[in-house]
Amino acid sequence: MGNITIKHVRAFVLRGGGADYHDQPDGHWIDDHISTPMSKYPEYRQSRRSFGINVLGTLVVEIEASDGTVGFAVTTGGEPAAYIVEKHLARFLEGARVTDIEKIWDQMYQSTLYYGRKGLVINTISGVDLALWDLLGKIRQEPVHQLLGGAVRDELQFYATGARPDLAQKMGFIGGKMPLHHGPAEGEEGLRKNLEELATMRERVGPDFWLMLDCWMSLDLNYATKLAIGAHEHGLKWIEEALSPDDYWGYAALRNNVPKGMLVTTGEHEATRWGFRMLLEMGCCDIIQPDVGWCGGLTELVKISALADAHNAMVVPHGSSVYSYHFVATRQNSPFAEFLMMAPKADEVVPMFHPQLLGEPVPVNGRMRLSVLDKPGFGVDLNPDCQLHRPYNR
Ligand SMILES: C[C@H](O)[C@H](O)CC(=O)C(=O)O
Ligand SMILES: [Mg+2]
Repeated sequence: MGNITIKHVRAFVLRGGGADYHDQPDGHWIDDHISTPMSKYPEYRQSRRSFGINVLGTLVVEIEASDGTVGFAVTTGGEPAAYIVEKHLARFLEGARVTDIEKIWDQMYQSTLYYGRKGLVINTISGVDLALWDLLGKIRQEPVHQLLGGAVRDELQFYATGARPDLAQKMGFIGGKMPLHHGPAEGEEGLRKNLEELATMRERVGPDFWLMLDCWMSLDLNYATKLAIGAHEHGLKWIEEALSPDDYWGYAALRNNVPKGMLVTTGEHEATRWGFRMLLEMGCCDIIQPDVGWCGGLTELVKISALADAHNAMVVPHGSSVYSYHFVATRQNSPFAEFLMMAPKADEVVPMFHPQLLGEPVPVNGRMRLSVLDKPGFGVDLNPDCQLHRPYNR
């Protein structure tokens, strides 16, 4: 094992759903008048694709070892990420040992500091890091959750994100997180509509089912506070990503403002141990929600999670499909996981990164047995029916 080295790194671009789960055709709930930071411009209010949410597409990183084993991972980042992998990051991998994951992460991060730190560059580093874990698992013939130190539970339980928590309840999920549809630019009428939607859903699901609101960075502190106070009587469990990810001070204030018992969550657009340190030390939230494909990958998430544990915060990764499942299985402070409902009407369970992965597991009755994850690496293959494009073949 110590002698197996990395022979070749390749980066591809893929379109149509998958890791870039916002890249969906017309009529999908995920692009139906959802409140965003761009909603103040009426022309960009109805559709997130109109302002370019799906402009990047999926990045596929493939890493081939000297023994012929291939590991891979998908994340968002598309062509610019493929450029960074091929032209910049590949040099830190090719020739290195397949076990050099920690050193490679540090070299990727330090060498891109002058143009990186967050966003696209860290998405790209995450994709490379996840492909390295997949490769190591495949070489050792072990699932990634075992490489991480082993599972702490035999079964994962899920809440569902989508437009229909009432249907998610029937499918066995423990809760439902709805997108917020109206932002501050739609005034008091929009706020009333948001609360009416929540009240209607509460009526449908009864008093005990978890209901949450995902605000996708779109509110200001005053609006978020009014929404939280109004939502309390409808039993809102948490208010998610209410403010800009840069507004640590706003989150700290919001956490003070929300009614007792309501949780504040955020972090899907935060990255690295340093970004999460800000959220945790400033008391911004109760649950952090790193996306495994965006926060720095698994190597970084292990550190973020330890930091969260010491702050008594839960870590419930955003989306992330198999990359989340293998991680959540191994952490005491990750008691449940998110499942993004990617069926256009949120009325059935389909694999989160459909159609890009073969063998991608899904929850059954809102649960997933650990045994489903007992395959080498992350336990999935690339779907050969998906058209890979390699824009920067060195
Ligand atoms: C539904 C949200 O607007 C977004 O598309 C997904 C998300 O933020 C989440 O799953 O959390
Ligand atoms: Mg969210």
